[in-house]
Amino acid sequence: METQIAKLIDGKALAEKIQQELSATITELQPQIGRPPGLAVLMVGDNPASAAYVRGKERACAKVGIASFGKHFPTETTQTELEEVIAALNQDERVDGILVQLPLPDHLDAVTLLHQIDPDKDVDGLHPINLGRLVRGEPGLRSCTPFGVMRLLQEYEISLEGKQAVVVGRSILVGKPMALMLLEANATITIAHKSSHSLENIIKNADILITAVGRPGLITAEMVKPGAVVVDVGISRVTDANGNNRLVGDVDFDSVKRVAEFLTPVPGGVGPMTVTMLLQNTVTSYSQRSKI
Ligand SMILES: NC(=O)c1ccc[n+]([C@@H]2O[C@H](COP(=O)([O-])OP(=O)(O)OC[C@H]3O[C@@H](n4cnc5c(N)ncnc54)[C@H](OP(=O)(O)O)[C@@H]3O)[C@@H](O)[C@H]2O)c1
Ligand SMILES: Nc1nc(=O)c2c([nH]1)NC[C@@H]1CN(c3ccc(C(=O)N[C@@H](CCC(=O)O)C(=O)O)cc3)CN21
Repeated sequence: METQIAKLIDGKALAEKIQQELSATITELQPQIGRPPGLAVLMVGDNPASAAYVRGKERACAKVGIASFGKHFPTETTQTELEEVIAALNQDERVDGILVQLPLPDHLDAVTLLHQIDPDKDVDGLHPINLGRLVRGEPGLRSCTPFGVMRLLQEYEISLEGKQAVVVGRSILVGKPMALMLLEANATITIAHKSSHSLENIIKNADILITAVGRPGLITAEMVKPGAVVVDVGISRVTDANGNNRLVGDVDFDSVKRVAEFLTPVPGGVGPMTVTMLLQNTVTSYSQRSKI
């Protein structure tokens, strides 16, 4: 095995730096606008992972000075009830951002709900208008996780121009917008998914590898091109040999760190940037809405 050890991409540190900047921006804008920015995170049911993420988002809001208008609904909440809540939040001048935490219970139709959100308040970047703007390369609110990955790559001065980038996963939340953002930055993109034959052959030429699957150990050192940049978006909770619960990504960290040039850890990599880009989008929406 080679002895090279990848440079770690520290998402936690960059997230803290950006949060401080956002906090300063809010302090500056608030006297002119007359109110703080507001974010409403809607969560339905009692999925413990979702509850933990929502708490993390609300904690981060409080830290930078964003008011939370979050609501937690019981599992049996109906589609109509949620549509009414979204309609009210769309009208509420104090609310700059609305996010529906996914996944939703099976009886609810997430796509229809996301379509109800005012695109100017769609801080998750999942409304068809914002996804369409991304496809066209127009300015708009961008999906938080891929936006956070792009910000990390920029911070570490990782050039994308003409590079081979492989994205594993094609969800509307991560994989597809990720690939479009890399394309916008002039990378040559390949998107792999469950039906892709021989993942190892697809990945082996990747200068930039982004995985967003949710399968621990999917990416091993043998699959990775030496010197590649590896960004691990996957998050799974596993119980280790000592019976402890911990979070792991899709990448076999201990082997891949000997092959890659740059690598994101889990936790402390992409996760904190997702939350920070949500705050960033909320502040962007706040300053844009107040100019109208
Ligand atoms: N760090 C963060 O901030 C953050 C944010 C969001 C999500 N996540 C994590 O990222 C992971 C993905 O999230 P998601 O919402 O995109 O999940 P998702 O909707 O379940 O999508 C998973 C994707 O992985 C593909 N896939 C599954 N098995 C595969 C395999 N063996 N080989 C290649 N592709 C495979 C699926 O392909 P098909 O389309 O063919 O089914 C699908 O496109 C999860 O672990 C999630 O917890 C992290
Ligand atoms: N509408 C919506 N938007 C999202 O961005 C979103 C969802 N739903 N549903 C769940 C996924 C998963 N997301 C996230 C967001 C933050 C972290 C995060 O902060 N991870 C930390 C560790 C947190 C912990 O210790 O529990 C990390 O360091 O990776 C992870 C996943 C965001 N996601």
